[in-house]
Amino acid sequence: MPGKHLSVVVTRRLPEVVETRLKELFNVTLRDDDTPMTTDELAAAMSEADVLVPTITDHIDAKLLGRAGDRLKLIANYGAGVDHIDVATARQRGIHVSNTPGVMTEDTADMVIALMMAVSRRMGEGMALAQSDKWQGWSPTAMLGTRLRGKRLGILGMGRIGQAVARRAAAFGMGVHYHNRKRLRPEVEEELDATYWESLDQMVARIDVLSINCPHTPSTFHLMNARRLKLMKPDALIVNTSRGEVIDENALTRMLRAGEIAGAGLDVFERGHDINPRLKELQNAILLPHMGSATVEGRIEMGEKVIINIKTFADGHRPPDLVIPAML
Ligand SMILES: O=CC(=O)O
Repeated sequence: MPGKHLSVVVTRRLPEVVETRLKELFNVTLRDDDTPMTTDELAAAMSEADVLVPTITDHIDAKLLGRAGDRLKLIANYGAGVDHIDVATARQRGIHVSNTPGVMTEDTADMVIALMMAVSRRMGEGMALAQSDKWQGWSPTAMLGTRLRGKRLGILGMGRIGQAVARRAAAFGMGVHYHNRKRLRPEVEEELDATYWESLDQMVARIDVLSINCPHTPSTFHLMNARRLKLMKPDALIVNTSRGEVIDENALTRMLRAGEIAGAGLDVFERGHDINPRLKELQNAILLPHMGSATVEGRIEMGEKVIINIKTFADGHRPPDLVIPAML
């Protein structure tokens, strides 16, 4: 499959340099506007293309994969998370799936820290006050937040992003704790000075800030359910830059309202951009529109990864970022 003859359909607008490079290399169909494709548009794309480049806004389930043509051989996702793609069914149908890990690690870790600081130092409330006419000037007792130094950070999911968060947290003088399916190698654990908790229940009960950094899979869905959220200290904070589905959003909203959890910094939500309206009303929740990896540099590097995956595949080799269903 030499590149130029490879028909590639991209479902969303990508940075201009990425689109230009795709055009140079492949017979590519780009999207005119930046709206997500409808199910029928996606199905049409999947029946015509050799390679589909989707993003998180495309839900590629078994039904849709059933409408794919015999030509479709690779779904080169623009993004790291692949929970919007039924990877196992794709595999059964002989369609490979690749993603773009690694290039968004540092940016997402930065966002974890930004949210942690924003919540602990009440930046949302502070900005609203400064922009209002109500601010009467400095006061020794107003807008008091919580110090991060000396606090315990619990990282749920110690992959690349979790480890990048751990490195940053150490610079803030926080103690790093983590829970992961697999314990880190001793030398990595030592380098990060991180304490492993086999029991997530025990970890969440002891930490001051929880950062969710695991992917969304059937086994992480609602990992932070009402029962587990209740184990957290009432003055604890929770930050989620991974996927909304890992937390029971309604339970979290109730607990934030009741002051049973002190604050939350959320970049992702359980139902995409359909955020629980009660969550939007809360002063102790900083909400962002899924922008953890949204840097100019990161988005270009994601495009480069997509191109490398397609090129390698077109040359008859295994794409470097092939997603194996068993990994999920
Ligand atoms: O959240 C963003 C991604 O998974 O790429």
